[in-house]
Amino acid sequence: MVASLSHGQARDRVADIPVIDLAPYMSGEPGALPHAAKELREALETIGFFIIINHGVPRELIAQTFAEAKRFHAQPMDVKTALRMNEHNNGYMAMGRYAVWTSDVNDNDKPDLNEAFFLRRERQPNDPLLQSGRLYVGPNRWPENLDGFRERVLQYTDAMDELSRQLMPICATALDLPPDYFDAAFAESQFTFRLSHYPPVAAEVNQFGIAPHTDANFLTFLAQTDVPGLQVRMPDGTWQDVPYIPDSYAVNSGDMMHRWTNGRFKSTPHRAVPPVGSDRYAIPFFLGPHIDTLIECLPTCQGPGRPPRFEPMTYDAYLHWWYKANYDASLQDDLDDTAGD
Ligand SMILES: O=C(O)CCC(=O)C(=O)O
Ligand SMILES: [Fe+2]
Repeated sequence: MVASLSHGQARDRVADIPVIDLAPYMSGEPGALPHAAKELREALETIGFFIIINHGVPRELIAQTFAEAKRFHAQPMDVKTALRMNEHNNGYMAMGRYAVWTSDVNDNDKPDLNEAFFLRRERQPNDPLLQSGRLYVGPNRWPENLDGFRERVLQYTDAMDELSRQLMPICATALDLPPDYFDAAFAESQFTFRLSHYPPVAAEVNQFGIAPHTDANFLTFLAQTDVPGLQVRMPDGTWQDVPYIPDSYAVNSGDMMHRWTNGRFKSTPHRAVPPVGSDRYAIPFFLGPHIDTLIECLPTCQGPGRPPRFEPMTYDAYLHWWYKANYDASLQDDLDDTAGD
């Protein structure tokens, strides 16, 4: 479905998913920050998903990134499996081995029908976190034979990291916090970037392109294409296709946002169904705070009769639990042997 928005006629919802036009905020219009914050608060308190338009990420850069996703997955299987995920979950994830098994949303008992390439913030060799050897900080795994892949992908993650920083004052204001409240936590964000390929294959019963799940991180940015697949569980329990608006992002809040806000902002279940008749590519950017950030009930999300519901926990501790339970890289240790099967 194509929901086109003619110039000057931006609708504020499509198919019950709020649309936030960032143009006034991005151009610094007076009053734009509290206005966008109110829209974001309403969206995350009710649906947990919204769509942003006029976000400033160039359409050519988004198209170029999809082209790189396609180029990566078009490589021979033995080249991809040689880049299989390391212990930081960076690298290639083969199809048919993983799903979010810990999901409360659905009894995910079949592996997902997508293959993906993962990376995180690219760190210089002398980066203290990289040198610490801690899990999930890197290093990334890069294909050596795909000319320009690394540079182009990093151009995109840089743009997304910048967009994330621009949106932090909106998130803070939405929670009645000072606009710079989240700035320190996101100055060196912990993000994951995923280049997914969903082939048009038949799913078994209770099998999906990606099974119903919530995201572990803070906010996820999903650049939209005209190949449908992404579905959101609406408050009434029905699954709704995310409508396609050209040049938009679907944005959802994840488990970290949910815990930090004492459950005030949702971490909404979503899933993707396999495409029909053509391949589908997705390039979700999963934004999280610095891994040492303590996720502890925000001051404006607690009060008399509203005690903190979740134990304080670092983002790092949450990631350890989540990855081990859902995307344990050792599940691919045999991949070299099966390459080309
Ligand atoms: O393919 C999509 O549109 C959504 C993917 C997703 O939810 C995820 O990778 O966490
Ligand atoms: Fe997701």
